[in-house]
Amino acid sequence: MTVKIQAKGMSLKVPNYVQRAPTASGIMREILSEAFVRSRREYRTILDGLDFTVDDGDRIALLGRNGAGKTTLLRVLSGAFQPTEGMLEVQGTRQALLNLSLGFNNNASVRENIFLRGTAMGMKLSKMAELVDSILEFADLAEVARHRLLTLSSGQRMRLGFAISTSVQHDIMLMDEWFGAGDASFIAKARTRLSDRVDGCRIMVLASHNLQMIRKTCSRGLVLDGGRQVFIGPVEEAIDAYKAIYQSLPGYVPRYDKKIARAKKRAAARRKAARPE
Ligand SMILES: Nc1ncnc2c1ncn2[C@@H]1O[C@H](COP(=O)(O)OP(=O)(O)OP(=O)(O)O)[C@@H](O)[C@H]1O
Repeated sequence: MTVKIQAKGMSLKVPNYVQRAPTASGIMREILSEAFVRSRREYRTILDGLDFTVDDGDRIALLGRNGAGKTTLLRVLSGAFQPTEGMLEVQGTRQALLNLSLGFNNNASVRENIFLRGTAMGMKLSKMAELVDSILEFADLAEVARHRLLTLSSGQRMRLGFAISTSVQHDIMLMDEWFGAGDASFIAKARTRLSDRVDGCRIMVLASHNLQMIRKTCSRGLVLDGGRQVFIGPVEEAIDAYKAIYQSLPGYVPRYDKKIARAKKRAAARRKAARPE
């Protein structure tokens, strides 16, 4: 079966509620403005006319400044949000490592949550029944399988979410930064599992600011700015296009200049310290 992602003129607009500025001044008005002034609804375009194809075998990095739209695009690719305009076609099974607690219920047991989360991910109950023990073992939570989820620490929940999300191999992996949370013993096995899943998937989409990681793992890059597609192509060229965005911003100081400024400051401090009283 072919594995592919194709977007044509794809946009996402979302309703956004913005508080109006209070008409009268005064601290109580400012604090309680929501009670006096109704919010105004406006629509925001978060993704704007994206056109791209991701083919079988591609490892694609999403690059862009904060707020460029990378996480939103991953959510759209995962099926959590539907594009409001244009077309998106995703062929292949997909796994998003975005929100590891998605579909959890605090009042259900750890074991029940494995079924809840698995179903939310579109997996069959019979498949989950086969996997439940290995998931508990991987998350190191077998002993608390019948305890309610709310008794777990945030690290234990994260381990559970990761163990469920990565329990089966999918065709398409969607990731927001390379996973690196958890305690030392968990990180080591989580990294091994993640590398296996990434090696075994046919398309990976990774949103990251870590250029070293991107160079190591990705073959192509898609650069976004203000929700618009700025570049798509080989990863090195994508990194250049991303750097060009922030280098063109007012107030940008090249790293080299920063080094010189720091060296000058240190020299001035040394001169001051050496000066006789
Ligand atoms: N549900 C929402 N309603 C309104 N605006 C939203 C919503 N979700 C995201 N945004 C806005 O959309 C823009 C893109 O957000 P997104 O999280 O996709 O950016 P990003 O590129 O992943 O940023 P970062 O690098 O900081 O993680 C931001 O300006 C954000 O405020």
